Amino acid sequence: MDRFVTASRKRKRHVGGELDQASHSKKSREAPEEELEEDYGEEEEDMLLKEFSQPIPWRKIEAEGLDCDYCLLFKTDEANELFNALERELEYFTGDQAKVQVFGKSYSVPRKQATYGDEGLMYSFSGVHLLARTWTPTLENIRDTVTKATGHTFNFVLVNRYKDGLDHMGEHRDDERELDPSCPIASVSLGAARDFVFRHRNSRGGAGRGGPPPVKLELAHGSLLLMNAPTNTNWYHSLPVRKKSQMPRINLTFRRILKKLK
Ligand SMILES: O=C(O)CCC(=O)C(=O)O
Ligand SMILES: [Fe+2]
Repeated sequence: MDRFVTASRKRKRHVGGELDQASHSKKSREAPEEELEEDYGEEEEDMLLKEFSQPIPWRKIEAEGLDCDYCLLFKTDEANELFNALERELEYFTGDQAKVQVFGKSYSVPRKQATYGDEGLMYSFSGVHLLARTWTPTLENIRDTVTKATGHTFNFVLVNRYKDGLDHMGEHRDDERELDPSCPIASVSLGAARDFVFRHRNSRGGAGRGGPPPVKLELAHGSLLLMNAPTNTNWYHSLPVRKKSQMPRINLTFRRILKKLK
């Protein structure tokens, strides 16, 4: 379990209820008052009531071996500001670091990428090893908002910038060994809304092999998608080309990387 200062720990308990409530929609969205009276001092209670007066409406997305939670984390104005701030702050990889290796051949990535996080953290996939740059103020702000909404802490973010609907991401799973399996991947989307497609590992290949049907969703401006275990074991995901989409999009996948592999 994550370590929190007091207020965050209390909030985590409540938000856990919210997430849970998304899948059992008959439960009340409000925190039961007796619980607040029992557990919190007056000042904290006021703070919590204020904070939770507009609980985030989470949507549960479930299929066989797929478990995700989706919500609109930022209002449009806030999301616009965050997008513009990231456009000013972020530096993307160029040259060899903007390429991946597949079966010994080098390919340019059809989007721009950057990695930020705690000092010294490195993330490796498709033959590239990306060292995290120091968090920027806007990334820290978004990371902390995601932590407050989910109760999970993150030490790394992979940024993908899609200049338009031609930029895309191929089907993959985020199942690298260095990812902490107890921590979901938290995906924040800003800018153009884009389709996001999950495909079960038994439904890939020409004939589809009769696994469960794909799960498609649109990731909206200001949205948060939590990919919980075991989603990334059973399902691949992709961001397909959408030729009609002309606006840019930035996606941030917050992750927890294990510092030492066992
Ligand atoms: O841009 C997206 O929504 C997909 C990002 C993703 O799958 C990843 O960073 O691993
Ligand atoms: Fe991914």
